[in-house]
Amino acid sequence: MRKIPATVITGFLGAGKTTLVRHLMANAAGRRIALIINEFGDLGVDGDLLAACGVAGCNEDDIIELANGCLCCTVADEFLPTIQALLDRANPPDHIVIETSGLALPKPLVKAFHWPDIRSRVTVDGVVAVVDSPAAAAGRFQSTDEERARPDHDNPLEEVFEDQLACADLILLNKSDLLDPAALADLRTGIEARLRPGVKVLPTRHSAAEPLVLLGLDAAAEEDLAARPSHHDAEDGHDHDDFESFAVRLAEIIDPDALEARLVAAIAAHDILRLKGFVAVAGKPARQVVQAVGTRLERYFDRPWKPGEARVSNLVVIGRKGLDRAAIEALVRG
Ligand SMILES: Nc1nc2c(ncn2[C@@H]2O[C@H](COP(=O)(O)OP(=O)(O)OP(=O)(O)O)[C@@H](O)[C@H]2O)c(=O)[nH]1
Repeated sequence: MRKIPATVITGFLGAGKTTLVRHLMANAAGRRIALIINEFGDLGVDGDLLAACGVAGCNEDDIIELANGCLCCTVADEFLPTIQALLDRANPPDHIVIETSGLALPKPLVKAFHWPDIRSRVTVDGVVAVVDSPAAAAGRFQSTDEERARPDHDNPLEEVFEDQLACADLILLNKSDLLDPAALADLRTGIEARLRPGVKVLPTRHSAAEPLVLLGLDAAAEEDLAARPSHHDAEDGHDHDDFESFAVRLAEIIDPDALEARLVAAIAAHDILRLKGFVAVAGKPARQVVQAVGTRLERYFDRPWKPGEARVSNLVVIGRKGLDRAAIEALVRG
């Protein structure tokens, strides 16, 4: 029996994973793709965005959200039953795409494909790591020499980023539009030097890589775990005590430009890694999506509010542990 291929998409918060999934669905060329999505923070923004994206392949039945925590830590309880149910469907998908949360380590998930109940039916076709090129080039995932010299040195951003690269079969240097060619070439050289032989690196804009390249890597990654070292190899899982998230709920917003200015100020003042969600703008029939990665913020209207849907604004804030929630909320509320 042919094993169903599964692609694991990894990459730090805001790198462009959901953008990649949307691109894959829009260019599926008749291939039936089922999506499993897991995100940090309890609002489920990504699944909602994909369900509303209007792409024919993005069928709500084929989008499964695992909202509880982090996929890499809940494989046995959440992931395995989900994938089994997909495989047991009368009409199973041609391909499974798994978007992990930006803080997830890919290796424990890949390991799960070894479980006796599923290993004969599904294989990891490839692990694709999406890199936020401008953030990586700016050293966002690197400790300084001074930090490294400290005995208690521990940089969770660096560890997550390194684990994601070490597990990948293909790297997308995304957001290449935000870097000049020389900086992009430098980043590429630096990253290539850290990869296993044979791992390809592809610069992308808006994660627009050719689906024929992305799907069909034929890596059988679950058979090749030893070649994919992790900072957490000695542990059973890892906890996400290093990061935290909370949601800010607001009433309708009368002045979205002023809200944007407050959000950018809050992000800059509190080192917020990621902020995203939906805003109800007074007088507008559609909901507005807000996406911020660092202080770079994007807004657009995605779909009309549904009849009976509460017109409220909900924003998820994600950062390193120790965020000053009260101060951030005060800044956002203005
Ligand atoms: N300029 C630019 N922006 C991009 C590119 N790719 C994605 N973005 C933007 O980056 C933001 C985050 O993109 P997502 O696809 O949601 O990132 P993600 O990795 O799914 O984020 P999390 O699920 O929160 O980890 C959005 O505002 C995107 O429009 C790119 O190539 N260039």
